[in-house]
Amino acid sequence: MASASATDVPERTPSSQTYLSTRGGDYGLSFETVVLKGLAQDGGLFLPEVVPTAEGWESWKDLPYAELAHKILSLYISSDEIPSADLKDIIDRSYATFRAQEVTPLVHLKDNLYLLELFHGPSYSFKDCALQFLGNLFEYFLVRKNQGKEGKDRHHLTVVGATSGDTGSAAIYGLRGKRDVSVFILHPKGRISPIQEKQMTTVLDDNVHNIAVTGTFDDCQDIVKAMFADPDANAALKLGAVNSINFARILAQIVYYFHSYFALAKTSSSFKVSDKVRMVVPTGNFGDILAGYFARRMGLPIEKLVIATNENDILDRFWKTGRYEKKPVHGPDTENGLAVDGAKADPSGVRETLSPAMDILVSSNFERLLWFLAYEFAATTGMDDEWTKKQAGQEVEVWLSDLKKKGGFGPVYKDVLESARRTFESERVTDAQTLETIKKFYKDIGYVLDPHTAVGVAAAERSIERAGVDVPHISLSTAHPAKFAGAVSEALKDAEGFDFEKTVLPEEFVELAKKETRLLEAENSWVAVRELVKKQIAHDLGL
Ligand SMILES: Cc1ncc(COP(=O)(O)O)c(C=O)c1O
Ligand SMILES: N[C@@H](CCOP(=O)(O)O)C(=O)O
Repeated sequence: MASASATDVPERTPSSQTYLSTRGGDYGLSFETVVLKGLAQDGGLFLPEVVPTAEGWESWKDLPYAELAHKILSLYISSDEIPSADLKDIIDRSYATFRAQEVTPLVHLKDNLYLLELFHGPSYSFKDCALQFLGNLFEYFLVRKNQGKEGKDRHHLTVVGATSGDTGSAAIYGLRGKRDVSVFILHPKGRISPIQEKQMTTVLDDNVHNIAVTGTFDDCQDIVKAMFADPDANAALKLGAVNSINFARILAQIVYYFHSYFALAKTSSSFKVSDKVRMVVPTGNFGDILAGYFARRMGLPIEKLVIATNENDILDRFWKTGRYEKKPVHGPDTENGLAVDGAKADPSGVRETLSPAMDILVSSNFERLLWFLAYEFAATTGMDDEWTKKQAGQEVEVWLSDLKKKGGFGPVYKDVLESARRTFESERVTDAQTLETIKKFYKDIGYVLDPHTAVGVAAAERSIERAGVDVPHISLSTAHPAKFAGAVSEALKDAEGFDFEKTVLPEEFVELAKKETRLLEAENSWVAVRELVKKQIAHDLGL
């Protein structure tokens, strides 16, 4: 296939190790280019040209987490780019910081319902599973690029990321103190939990900067995307992405789908490798569940991926109607900025819920799924692969441009929606149902769920009702409950013997309260943020 931009990988590289843009403007890119650029020049997201099949995956059953990660990641990263021993070293260092020996332990909740605990990394959310790796990957590429270079000749990466609370601290913990990289994390002012804010703002390393933006998470994400789309900002700052727009994030998250599947086979005598499972994922930006979609395409027997949204339910509405619209025509709409049922809502349509990290209106990774859906639809014409990929890029471009100009698109073709429904189901969980679920699991088994995890578990219980108790369900636990004291305390205030500080709070979080903080502020404007970042970089680099 012809390359529309730099083809910087050897001819013989398999196409699962070369990358394209979802909007059709880039082909044949190397993994390094994709990781360092983050977002394609045409505004699209990067995808491997082919999703590799995990040949012989059944034999990986007993591998420890890091070895399993090496097997999976090697399918997407050419050893010409990162020699196998170097990749192994990066992976080993990335998971050595986790508190749990299994890295992501699987816990039995009840009957055929299991919980995959993804919060045993340094910042206590699932983001560590990818961001420890991405931090080490950036460092590896920068050391190699900068060998023998001094001063202004060194490649200095300016990472700009948006967070609704968890990506920020995980990125900061993955990048703090690293040479040749500065990190700027934008969060919506006043809309993240106090612990999340402390986790980020108490990191005082010179290369770390937090910016509170007057707006929502979507505003922060739009600012980041606008900066990436700006040739001047890109040239002047050499921007890098830590959000799940960066494909390395998705890649690292594929591993725990395989790992939990094998853990289930080891735990449950009635479950054998090759049996089907359902995976339930609390969803906001669609990155985590997209990694599950990759695992499924690689051959892992996932019968269905269940999307669990909170009241910010754009995805749930898409699965129900085939329309992807920022503002619903019916349903949880707003009156004078307040939701009709009393919940706080922004005029933009974003609701403030008890699972704030999922208060996201536009899920950036949904674009990657749209590309696959468009590709499969175009493939039914029987045309060759080059034409099919081009067609998919054009379709995605039209959908995304309608989203930008009109606030939505759809309904999509019937076949496209049916294809989405064959792999995914979706559930919307209200705040009241989230609280009920936290209460119930504490009462029944003494387990404290964080509110995001509770959204997933509530959806899993509904899925079990549909699929039957014989189908095992793995529900992803995306954060430690201590990060969301407000919701957990509200749910368990009347629970006998419950004491947040004694039952839930890690010692580390108690220490956070005493630490000094540093925080910048910016209005909701990408130009204002760009100027702030430029000024700070000039200061940091002594320019
Ligand atoms: C705790 C928690 N759960 C779930 C999600 C949703 O994950 P994703 O954005 O990958 O869909 C997030 C944010 O991304 C989160 O921080
Ligand atoms: N919930 C996230 C939002 C950003 O998502 P990302 O996965 O694209 O980084 C957060 O906690 O920041």
